[in-house]
Amino acid sequence: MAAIDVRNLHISFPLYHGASRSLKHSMAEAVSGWRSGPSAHLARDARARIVVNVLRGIDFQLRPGDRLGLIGGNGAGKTTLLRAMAGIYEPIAGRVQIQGLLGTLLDPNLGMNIELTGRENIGLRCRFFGLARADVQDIEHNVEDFANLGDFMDMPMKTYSAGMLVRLAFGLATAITPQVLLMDEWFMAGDASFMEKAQHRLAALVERTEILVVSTHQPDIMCRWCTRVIWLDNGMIRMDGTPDDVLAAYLAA
Ligand SMILES: Nc1ncnc2c1ncn2[C@@H]1O[C@H](COP(=O)(O)OP(=O)(O)OP(=O)(O)O)[C@@H](O)[C@H]1O
Repeated sequence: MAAIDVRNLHISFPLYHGASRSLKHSMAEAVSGWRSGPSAHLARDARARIVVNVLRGIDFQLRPGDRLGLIGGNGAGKTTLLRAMAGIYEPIAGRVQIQGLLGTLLDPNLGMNIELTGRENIGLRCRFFGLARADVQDIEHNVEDFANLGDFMDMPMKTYSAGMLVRLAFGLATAITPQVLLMDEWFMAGDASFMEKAQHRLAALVERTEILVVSTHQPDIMCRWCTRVIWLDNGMIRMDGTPDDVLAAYLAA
């Protein structure tokens, strides 16, 4: 049975920069009077580096049937939370536990080897999911039909345009049904002809998956798909409730 357990999650990034010396000095000035530690947005870590505390004490649990929407202004921490749940970022405190086969629609390059062809990447992903040979062939045909890349299916992915990359990544991610699906909203913002083709496929995938977590700025998607919404504000949960309640408060703020 799929489950997600996020407990007291803290994610920080050390600030590195091309001009890190001067940046460091100016940031050091900025934070010198601030509280240090995970409750401050800018702080110093144990090695005296300046860090941005992007997520601070996030807590929630999800069970099969839950469809969670993440909403919040730019820089609130939605993408960081999705990436931490996908295991891309390591928490500095707290934990993320996911039970069940995990699928992501976060970044078209994620899990792809651009030196390999589209077809080879499909094979790799299927092996990662432990699929039988017969299923791999079905998935290969399914993705080939959807992505419509012609001869490019057998060309290294580094030769693909951005649009071609998205078509292959989207086709592949929606061809295999995970138990837990993490999705960032830019996957729903392709050009009109792509979206028309993609929407039905995406809706069917969302229907099949046991738990969905989606980040979006679009209230209509929240209302259509989600059973619960978390409003993130400056790396913390400002409100957690039904889509109607949270959206009303968010839009009124
Ligand atoms: N690798 C990084 N290093 C330093 N800061 C980062 C890094 N990644 C994200 N941040 C910062 O973390 C904060 C949250 O970013 P995040 O992308 O998670 O926000 P978001 O809610 O998804 O925003 P948006 O709606 O604009 O996509 C921002 O202030 C961002 O600048």
